[in-house]
Amino acid sequence: MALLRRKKKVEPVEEVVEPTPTLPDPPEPDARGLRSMEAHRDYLLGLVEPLPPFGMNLLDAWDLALCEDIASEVDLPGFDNSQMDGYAVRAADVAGANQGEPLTLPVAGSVAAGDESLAPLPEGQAIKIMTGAPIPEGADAVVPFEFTDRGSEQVKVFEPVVAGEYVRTKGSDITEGTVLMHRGQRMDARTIGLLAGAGIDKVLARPRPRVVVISTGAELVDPGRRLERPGQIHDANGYMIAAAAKAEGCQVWRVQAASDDPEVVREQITDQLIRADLVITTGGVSQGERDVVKQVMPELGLCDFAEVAMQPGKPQGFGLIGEDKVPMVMLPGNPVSSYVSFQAFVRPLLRKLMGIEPVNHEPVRAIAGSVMRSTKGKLQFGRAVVRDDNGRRLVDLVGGHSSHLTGDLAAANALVLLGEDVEVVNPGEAVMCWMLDD
Ligand SMILES: Nc1nc2c(c(=O)[nH]1)N[C@H]1C(S)=C(S)[C@@H](COP(=O)(O)OP(=O)(O)OC[C@H]3O[C@@H](n4cnc5c(N)ncnc54)[C@H](O)[C@@H]3O)O[C@H]1N2
Ligand code: MOO
Repeated sequence: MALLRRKKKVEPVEEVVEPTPTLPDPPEPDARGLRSMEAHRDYLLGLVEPLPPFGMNLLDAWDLALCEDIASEVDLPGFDNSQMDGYAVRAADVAGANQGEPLTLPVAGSVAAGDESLAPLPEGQAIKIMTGAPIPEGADAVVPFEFTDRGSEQVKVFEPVVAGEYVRTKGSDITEGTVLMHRGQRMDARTIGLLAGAGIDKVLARPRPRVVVISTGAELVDPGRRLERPGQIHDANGYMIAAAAKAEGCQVWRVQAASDDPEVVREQITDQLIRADLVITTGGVSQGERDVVKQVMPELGLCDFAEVAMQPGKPQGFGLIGEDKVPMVMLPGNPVSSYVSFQAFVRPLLRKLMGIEPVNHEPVRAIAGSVMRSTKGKLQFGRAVVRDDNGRRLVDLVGGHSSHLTGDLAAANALVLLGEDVEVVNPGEAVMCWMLDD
């Protein structure tokens, strides 16, 4: 039984090594180790997908991007109706009327908006009619009350009308089959009114992103609370970034992680993932020994930390966090830096999530009203005021470039983009600006 004694052949088990998940390769930094603003923005945009659309109530879709073409299934108006309060007539019956020799017609009845159409208009008679009421069969014009004696049994008509006058015909506003809204279009009050008028109560739209804003830093105290020890400050960023996200149409929660303890921050961030389409943190992404966000996040997900050739906003972080790979943008803590970074990176991401084009700010051209200075080698975002000067767009910087100057930021309505090569801009020269329209 040699066969039985034969040694069982052990098949070598090939060990399957799961590749460690990583983010796609980030853009190459320049010789200084810095990334351009555009390269960083485009890299982040490549890491998020638009939120899936769902059918929602018309009013809830206000300001959201539509994900379908919507054609009208009805004519608007749906029936010929009166444009005026007056009398429905056959134009031919009142053709000879004038102030000196009014024509008298018997009044066969009365019809108001919401009434079903009356019996047909008898020859040589009039029917009292209110604005919006259906034009009775046989009538082809309306004589407004002002051209009559407003009689009830019979009416004196002082002015002629031509056929079709003061009649709003079926389909004169919208005809059945007309595309009322196109895919990608954003719902506003006027388009919501149009769809409602056409009887549509639900649309397919991308939802408002659910955004959690977490400000980090042991020094932070909520506004309205007393600063209890030296070194504490009120949390400006949490409110500012939450408001900026609201202005973009997001549903926003604000959370404060006022601790430098990695355990605490880790837990506070993890707790938020469940309800977020995007998490935004501020603070803790620079070189400091207590820059806890930078320390903790790589344990929770796939992260990218970079230095961007811009000022303010140099240190930047991004992650796909937790099992669900929730996108997280980690903004620098200096208030102006966090706001400028929001405009440069978060706003485009939110617009991509919402399916709104264009995702990036569209720079507008303005003329420098006064001298502007910048540091060579970095894209400088100067806080500025753009104003109209006899049809010319003039722009002046507000204050300095330091990223703690919240007073100047609040006074600004634009950011001036001073490119990496720019050291000075003289009055009268053109610059490009991002308008801050929230
Ligand atoms: N050695 C270096 N230090 C710093 C560098 C660097 O390259 N090397 N970069 C500087 C730049 S640029 C920036 S921007 C900041 C960013 O630092 P962090 O993201 O780590 O932010 P924090 O250190 O937490 O805070 C910076 C600053 O902002 C204040 N802050 C933070 N959060 C809030 C808030 N919610 N409301 C109001 N103010 C806030 C905080 O108290 C600090 O003063 O790093 C530079 N350092
Ligand atoms: O980048 Mo920091 O934002 O220069 O202050």
